Amino acid sequence: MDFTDINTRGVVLLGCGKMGGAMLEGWLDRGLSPGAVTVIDPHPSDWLRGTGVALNAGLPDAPAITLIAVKPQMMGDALPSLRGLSDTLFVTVAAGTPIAAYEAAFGTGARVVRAMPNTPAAIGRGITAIVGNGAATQADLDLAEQFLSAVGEVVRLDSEEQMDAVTGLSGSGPAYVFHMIEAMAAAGEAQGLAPDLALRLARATVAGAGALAMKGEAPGQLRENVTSPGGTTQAGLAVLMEELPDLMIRTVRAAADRSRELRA
Ligand SMILES: NC(=O)C1=CN([C@@H]2O[C@H](COP(=O)(O)OP(=O)(O)OC[C@H]3O[C@@H](n4cnc5c(N)ncnc54)[C@H](O)[C@@H]3O)[C@@H](O)[C@H]2O)C=CC1
Ligand SMILES: O=C(O)[C@@H]1CCC=N1
Repeated sequence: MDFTDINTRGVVLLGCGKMGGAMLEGWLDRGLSPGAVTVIDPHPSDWLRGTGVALNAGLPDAPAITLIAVKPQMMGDALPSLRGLSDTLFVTVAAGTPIAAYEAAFGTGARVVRAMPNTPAAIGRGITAIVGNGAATQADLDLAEQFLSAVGEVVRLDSEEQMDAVTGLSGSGPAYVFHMIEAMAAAGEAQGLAPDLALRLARATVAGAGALAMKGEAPGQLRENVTSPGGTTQAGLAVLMEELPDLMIRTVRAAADRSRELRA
């Protein structure tokens, strides 16, 4: 992405923990100038202090983008720090908190894009779903999409209602996959492998399978390509496929339900 305009107008980041930090890391790697970034965060990490961004300083007049990346529970304390900003596009990544909450804080004319990213953004491999409010123009959505594309794929949603399901699937999803690596490694250990070897095999298997899946062939076909009739995979899948579909439905539903609760 061409960061020229954004580097001129500046970017404000409210909250720079795990998610805000992952995205900032990706943007800085791809050409966002540290001098263009103002971060408001009462507990800046050592990494953040080392980046050269302005920390807890005065806000620029009309930053191109103001990214909100605090926990939904902190929103009430945090949003007043942004009071006075009007000529900016607010992009929020908070789970649960509805667009209406930002309109209540900044006025109904405020341009707001609600986004749900995930932490692989730190290496440019995230996926972010976005939806704008009534005041956000096509140009605003294009800007948000361009900016977020610098750290991975972007998909546009038809309605804000879809955000809870997206949060349960791709927002929280990396944690499910990391747990899968942990569980596969533990299973390898249970079959007699040393812990470091089991972890190495599990991690590379998930990473390699993920990369192969991204080539576009249907995952079901890729699964069949591994499965020799009467072979080892078939024996393993007979166990996994009995449990996993229902377990995944319950997992994503629990996360989506929690997203709905956070809205209340
Ligand atoms: N961690 C993840 O994988 C994802 C997180 N999100 C959303 O991102 C947001 C942040 O989550 P995390 O980064 O995981 O949490 P976090 O706890 O790592 O980061 C929150 C940051 O906000 C700062 N903060 C607290 N009070 C503040 C205030 N009054 N003003 C400014 N900053 C303040 C904290 O010091 C901390 O650095 C949440 O709303 C979450 O729903 C969305 C997608 C994925
Ligand atoms: O756990 C959470 O609430 C946040 C939202 C999606 C991923 N992490």
